[in-house]
Amino acid sequence: MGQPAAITGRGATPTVGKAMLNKYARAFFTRVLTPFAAFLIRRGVSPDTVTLIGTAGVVAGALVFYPRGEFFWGTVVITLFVFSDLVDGNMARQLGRSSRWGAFLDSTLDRVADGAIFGGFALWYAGHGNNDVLCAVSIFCLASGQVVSYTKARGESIGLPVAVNGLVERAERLVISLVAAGFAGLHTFGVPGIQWLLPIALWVVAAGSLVTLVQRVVTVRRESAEAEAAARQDSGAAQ
Ligand SMILES: CCCCCCCC/C=C\CCCCCCCC(=O)OC[C@H](COP(=O)(O)O[C@@H]1[C@H](O)[C@H](OP(=O)(O)O)[C@@H](O)[C@H](O)[C@H]1O)OC(=O)CCCCCCC/C=C\CCCCCCCC
Ligand SMILES: Nc1ccn([C@@H]2O[C@H](COP(=O)(O)O)[C@@H](O)[C@H]2O)c(=O)n1
Ligand SMILES: [Mg+2]
Ligand SMILES: [Mg+2]
Repeated sequence: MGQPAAITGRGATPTVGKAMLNKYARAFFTRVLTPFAAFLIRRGVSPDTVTLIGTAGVVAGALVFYPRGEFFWGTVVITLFVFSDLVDGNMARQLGRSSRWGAFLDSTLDRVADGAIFGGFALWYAGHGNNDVLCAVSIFCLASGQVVSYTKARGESIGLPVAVNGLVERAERLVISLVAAGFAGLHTFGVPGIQWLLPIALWVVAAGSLVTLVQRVVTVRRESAEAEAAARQDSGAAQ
């Protein structure tokens, strides 16, 4: 559907500005997941259903397993469902039914899923994980990820291109955290030393999200100044 980039959340950013995973991995997973998306379409499943079930699965995996320190099984469940975020859009595009509502639902439920994942880590460290610093780092990852996404949504809603994605987009935040959590979970099966992967990943995501936030705020400030200057020039020329 031909909706404005500010509404779809894509297209506003030139390819050169895309983060690594969105640039390279998306094409690969699109090829891999297209037959599955087509299968779901043939079975009469709608993109919205996939968005909703995928989010429910991620939330359940994160909030059932992570607060108990069961990082391996939590990550397995989340991984099974998180790819629904690539399948739903794929289905909508195959159906020629990409919609403003779908874009809104997809992005809004992404925030719910991310909240559950980093909230699950925070609950573990606040409880039996017994580490106040890592609890705080998990909460920082949760909050900064949400704010990073908000900068783009709000910038685009006020008509700016926000032509930067930054160092650590959502895909990077998820892959770093989930791969580390999955491997860290092997500690409970007797693999020594590996549990440190999760704290390292959380610090990396926290630092990367902060850098990304600064990159996006600086971009919005520059684009906003350029837009105001252009508007002043236009109104000066009209007088
Ligand atoms: C022995 C241990 C075993 C452990 C078990 C298994 C471990 C597996 C671990 C991890 C798998 C992680 C997979 C994560 C996949 C993430 C997929 C995903 O959700 O991508 C979504 C992303 C973004 O889509 P949108 O453009 O629709 O979303 C917009 C975007 O998010 C904006 O972001 P922001 O502004 O916040 O930065 C939002 O603003 C906007 O609202 C939102 O709509 O899609 C992509 O970016 C496409 C690329 C996907 C790349 C997936 C790569 C997966 C890579 C590796 C997985 C395999 C790892 C294998 C580990 C092996 C361990 C044994
Ligand atoms: N239920 C849905 C979900 C998504 N869309 C459309 O897909 C875009 C997102 O694509 P992804 O590959 O990142 O999932 C989104 O902006 C919508 O245009 C939809 O229509 N319905
Ligand atoms: Mg999606
Ligand atoms: Mg999404």
